[in-house]
Amino acid sequence: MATTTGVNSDLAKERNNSTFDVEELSNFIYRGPEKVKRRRYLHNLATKDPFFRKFKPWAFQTREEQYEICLQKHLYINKKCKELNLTEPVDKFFYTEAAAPHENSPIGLHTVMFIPTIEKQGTEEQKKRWLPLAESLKMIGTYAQTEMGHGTFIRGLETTATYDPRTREFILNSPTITSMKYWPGNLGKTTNHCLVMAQLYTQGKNCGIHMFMVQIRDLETHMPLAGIEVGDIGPKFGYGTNDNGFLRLSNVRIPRENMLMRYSKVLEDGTYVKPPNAKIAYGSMVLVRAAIVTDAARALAQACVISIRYSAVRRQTEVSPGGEEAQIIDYQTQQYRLFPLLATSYAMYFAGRFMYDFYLKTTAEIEGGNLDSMPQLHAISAGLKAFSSWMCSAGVETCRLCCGGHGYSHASGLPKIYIDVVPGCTYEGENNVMMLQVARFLMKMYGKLQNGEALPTFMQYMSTDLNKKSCMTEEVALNCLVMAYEHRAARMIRDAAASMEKLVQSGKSPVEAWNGSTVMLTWAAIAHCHAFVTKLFVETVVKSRMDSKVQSALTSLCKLYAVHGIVENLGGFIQDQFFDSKQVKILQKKLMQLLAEIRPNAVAFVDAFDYPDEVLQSCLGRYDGQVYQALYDYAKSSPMNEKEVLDSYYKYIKPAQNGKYQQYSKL
Ligand SMILES: CCCCCCCCCCCCCCCCCCCCCCCCCC(=O)SCCNC(=O)CCNC(=O)[C@H](O)C(C)(C)COP(=O)(O)OP(=O)(O)OC[C@H]1O[C@@H](n2cnc3c(N)ncnc32)[C@H](O)[C@@H]1OP(=O)(O)O
Ligand SMILES: Cc1cc2nc3c(=O)[nH]c(=O)nc-3n(C[C@H](O)[C@H](O)[C@H](O)COP(=O)(O)OP(=O)(O)OC[C@H]3O[C@@H](n4cnc5c(N)ncnc54)[C@H](O)[C@@H]3O)c2cc1C
Repeated sequence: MATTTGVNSDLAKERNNSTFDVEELSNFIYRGPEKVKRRRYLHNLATKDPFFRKFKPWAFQTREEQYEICLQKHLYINKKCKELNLTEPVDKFFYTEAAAPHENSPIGLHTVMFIPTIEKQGTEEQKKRWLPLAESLKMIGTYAQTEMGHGTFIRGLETTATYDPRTREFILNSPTITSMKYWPGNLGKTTNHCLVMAQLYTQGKNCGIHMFMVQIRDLETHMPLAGIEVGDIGPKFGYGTNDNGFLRLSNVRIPRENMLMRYSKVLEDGTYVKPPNAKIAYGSMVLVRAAIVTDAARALAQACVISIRYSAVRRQTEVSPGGEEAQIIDYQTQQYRLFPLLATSYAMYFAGRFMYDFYLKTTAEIEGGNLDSMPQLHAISAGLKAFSSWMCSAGVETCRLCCGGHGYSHASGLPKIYIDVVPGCTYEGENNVMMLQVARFLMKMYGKLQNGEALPTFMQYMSTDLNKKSCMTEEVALNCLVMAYEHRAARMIRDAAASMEKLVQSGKSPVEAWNGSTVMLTWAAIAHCHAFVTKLFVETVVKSRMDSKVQSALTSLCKLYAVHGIVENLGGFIQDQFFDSKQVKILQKKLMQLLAEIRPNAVAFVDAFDYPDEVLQSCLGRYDGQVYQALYDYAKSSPMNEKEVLDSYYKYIKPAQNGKYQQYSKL
C-alpha cells in the first residue's frame, strides 16, 4: 500500500540501493560543486519567490491568459535579473527555467535573437544607438525572417528593401501575400521593432538578403505605424504563451543607417559593399541552433526524471498469482523504452556542453576576423540541432507513453514539455533541411579525402578502411563501439557519394544527382551525428576526472547508449558484414545485461539532474513519489470542479433528457 506522506517507500528503497553518490554525479554534470551550488541558488531564488506562485497553473489558463501571465513572469524575470546582476547567459538560463518552466517567453525572441543580432551584425554606432534602448525594453524586438511562402529557402524571401539615394532611405515592401512575414515569435502583439530580413535592391541590382531595423509600432500608443499591418497568427500546437505574428509592409521608409552594416554596407550614393562571407548574416541562426541542443537535452532529462520516478512508484500486475504487484520499472519492456532515453539525455547534455563551448570559441575567432571555422561551426550546429531535437522530442513522447493513462494528463507535466521541445525540429531550420546541410559538408570532406587533402580532426574517421571488420568481443569495449559508428557513417558517406557519382555518369546534372540521392545523404548525415555524439559521450566518461563509482555507473550508461543505437539500427551496421551474426548476438545479450545493470541506479541517475519539483511541475515526477495524492489534489483543483452542477447541465443535458432540442433549431 502506498503511504500518503513522507517519501514513498519504493522510491526511498531505490535511493538506498544506488551504487554511487548522487551529489557527485550532479557535480560532474554541471561542471563542479560550485556550479551546482550556484544553479541551486538560482533555482531557489525563482521557486521560493511568491510572485511566480500567484498564478493559476498553466494548463488551466486560456490562450489569452497564457500570454498575459507569461508576459508578466518574463518581465519580472527581466527586472530580477537586473536587480540580482545576473548577466551571464548560464545564470539567466537557470533562473528562467525555474521561474517559468517550458513557458515560451513573449519577450524571448528579443533576448535570444534581437539583441544578439544587433550585437553581432550591428556597427559600433548602431550598437550604441539601439542596445541601451533594447536593454531597457523601450525597444522590444524580434527576428522577422520567415515568410508565409518561405521559411527554409531564405534566399527566396520576397520582402524587398529598395535603396532611394535621394532621401537616403530604404523602402520596405511585402509585394505578395506569400511575402508577408509569418511566424516570428513575439511579433503579433508584443514588439515595437523588428529585424526584417529582406532582399536588398540598390542601383537597380539585387544584392541578396540583408537585415533591416524596422519600427512597427508607436513607442507611446503601441499602435501599428503607417504602412504596417501586424497581428497574431492564432492558436498553434503549443507555444500559447507566444504571440507568433504576421507582418505586411507597404512602402515603409527607414533611414539608411537602419541596415545592419557591420559586414555588408550600402554607401550614401547606393554603392553596395560585400561582406567577407555572405553567410555571416546567418550567424543568429547558428547561435540559436547551438542553444537548442542544451534546450532539447533538458526537456528529455526532465521527462526521464518524471517517467523513471513514476515507474519506480507505480505498481501494476501480479507477477506470480496472488503475489505483490511489480514496480513497473521492473518490467524489461519498460526498461528497454526508458533506460536508453536516460542514456540519451546524458549524451545530449554532454553534446550541449560541447556545442556551447565550441560556439563560444569559434565565434570569438570569427569576431577576430578569422572565418576559417565557419563551415565547421555551421555543419556541427546544424547537425546537433537536428539530431538532438529529433531524439529528444521522440524521447519525451515515449516517456509520456511509458506513464500510461496518467501520462496523457497535464498533471504529468509531460505534454507541456513535449509541446515546448517539438518545434525545435522545425524552427531554426527544419531538421531534414539541416541534415542536408550537414550532408553537403560531408560531401565536401569526401572530396577532400579523395584528393588526399587534410581533414579536420572530427572528420578523420572517414579515411577508415571500409573492408575491416569489427573488433567486438564479449567484453563489448567502448572503443569498438565508437569504431562501429564511425564505420557505418564512413560507409554511408561513401555510398551517398557513389550514388551521386552514378547518377552523374548516367547523364544527370549535379543538381539532379543531388536530389536523387537526398535520402541516402540524410542517412549519412544522421549516421555522422550519431557517431559524433557517441564518441563525445565515450570521451567524456573515459577522459574526464570524476568519482570512480560515478565513472563506473556512467560508463554502463554510455555503453547502453552505444549498444542500443546499434541494435535499433542494425541494418546499417551489418549491411557490409561489419558485424557477423555472433557479434550481433553478443550485442543483443549485452543490451539486456546493461538494462539490468542500470536498473538499481535508474532513480539516482535522474535525481542527479537535480530538478526541483517546482520546475518539473508534475504529479508523477515528485521527489517524494506521492503521486496518487497529488493526482487527486490536481483533479480537485480543476476549474471544471468549482461547481457541483455546471450551467451546461441545465442548458443542454436536462432539456435533452426531456426530449427538448429547441436550442439547436435556433441556429
Ligand atoms: C550540462 C549543461 C549545462 C547547461 C548549461 C546551460 C547553458 C545555456 C546557455 C544559454 C543558452 C540559452 C538557452 C536558451 C534556449 C533557447 C532555445 C530555444 C529558443 C527558441 C526560440 C525559437 C526561435 C525560432 C526562430 C526561427 O526559427 S528564426 C528563422 C530560422 N530559419 C532558418 O533556420 C532557415 C533555414 N534555412 C537556412 O538556414 C538556409 O536557407 C540554408 C538551408 C542553410 C540554405 O542557405 P543558402 O543560402 O541557400 O545556402 P546553400 O546554397 O545551401 O549553401 C551555400 C553555402 O553556405 C553555407 N552555409 C549555409 N548556412 C551557413 C551558416 N549558417 N554558416 C556558415 N555557412 C553556411 C553552406 O554550407 C554552403 O557552403 P558551401 O557548400 O558552398 O561551401
Ligand atoms: C514555434 C515556431 C517559432 C518560430 N519562430 C520564428 C521566428 O521567431 N522568426 C522567424 O523568422 N521564423 C520563425 N519560425 C519559422 C521557422 O523558422 C520555419 O517554420 C522553419 O525554418 C521551416 O520553414 P518552413 O515553415 O518554410 O518549412 P518548409 O520549408 O515549407 O518545410 C516543409 C517540408 O518541406 C521540406 N523541405 C523544404 N525545403 C526542402 C529542401 N530544400 N530539401 C528537402 N526538403 C525540403 C521540409 O523538410 C519539410 O518537411 C518559427 C516556427 C515555429 C514553428
